[in-house]
Amino acid sequence: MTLEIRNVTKAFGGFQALDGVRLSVPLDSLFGLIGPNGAGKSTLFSVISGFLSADQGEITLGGRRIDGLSAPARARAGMVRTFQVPREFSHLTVRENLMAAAPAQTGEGLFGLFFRPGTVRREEAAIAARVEETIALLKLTRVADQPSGKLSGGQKKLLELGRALMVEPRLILLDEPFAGVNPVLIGEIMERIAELNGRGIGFLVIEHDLEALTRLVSRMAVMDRGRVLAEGEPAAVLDEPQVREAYLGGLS
Ligand SMILES: Nc1ncnc2c1ncn2[C@@H]1O[C@H](COP(=O)(O)OP(=O)(O)OP(=O)(O)O)[C@@H](O)[C@H]1O
Repeated sequence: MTLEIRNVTKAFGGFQALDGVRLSVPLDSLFGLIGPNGAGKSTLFSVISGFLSADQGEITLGGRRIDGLSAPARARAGMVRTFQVPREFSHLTVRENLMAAAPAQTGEGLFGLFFRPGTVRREEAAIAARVEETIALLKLTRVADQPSGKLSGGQKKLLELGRALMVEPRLILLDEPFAGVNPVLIGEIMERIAELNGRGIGFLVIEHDLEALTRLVSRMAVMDRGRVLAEGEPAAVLDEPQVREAYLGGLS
């Protein structure tokens, strides 16, 4: 089972941010996505997850065409993204944020509330159980009742990961999970990701910290100027002359 991206293009005005991207990501893998600033990585995430629509191309998830679906529908299909800057509700607690991230349920419509109260109660109980499981899994118990605005940068990234887990995804797209996080918490986030991957959840990870990323992933793709330059095992990919050239030209 794979996420398949075929010939995807996206322009902003006259600027071609994605220029015929092709990529195949196994749904149970730990897969990195790197490239110089402005290469198109975040734009690709937005197009895959449905926050932006592609101009051309095709995206399938486990064989099912998803590029015509809304972002919530893609999340229900099993794929969800996080953002470089976490988007939690800072006035809500960690626990409340996780609750709020659960997908829309029967009870949210009047029909469900009046005609299927039993189903609504069961769904609420299932969400509450999932919230507690996620808190335990991410080791956020100590801060579960704190307003999330008070969390450290690394804890916010863990909460962002937790919010993604609430939709029971098959594949999570992580946008710079280590940016602004201290080295100890980077290690913890990596452990949590590896653990979740052991439970069958796949990750596609954008990250500029190449040292951490190459320890985490088994494959990676490199983007430059809206295209995928290379793809394969991290050490081999980083050794390719065109990748070195793109980085020398783009990254400090
Ligand atoms: N909404 C937008 N409108 C106009 N241009 C945009 C928009 N979003 C992105 N771009 C441009 O598209 C290009 C790719 O941006 P993108 O954020 O995808 O790159 P990136 O590889 O994620 O970079 P970084 O590593 O710096 O986050 C950049 O030149 C950016 O300025």
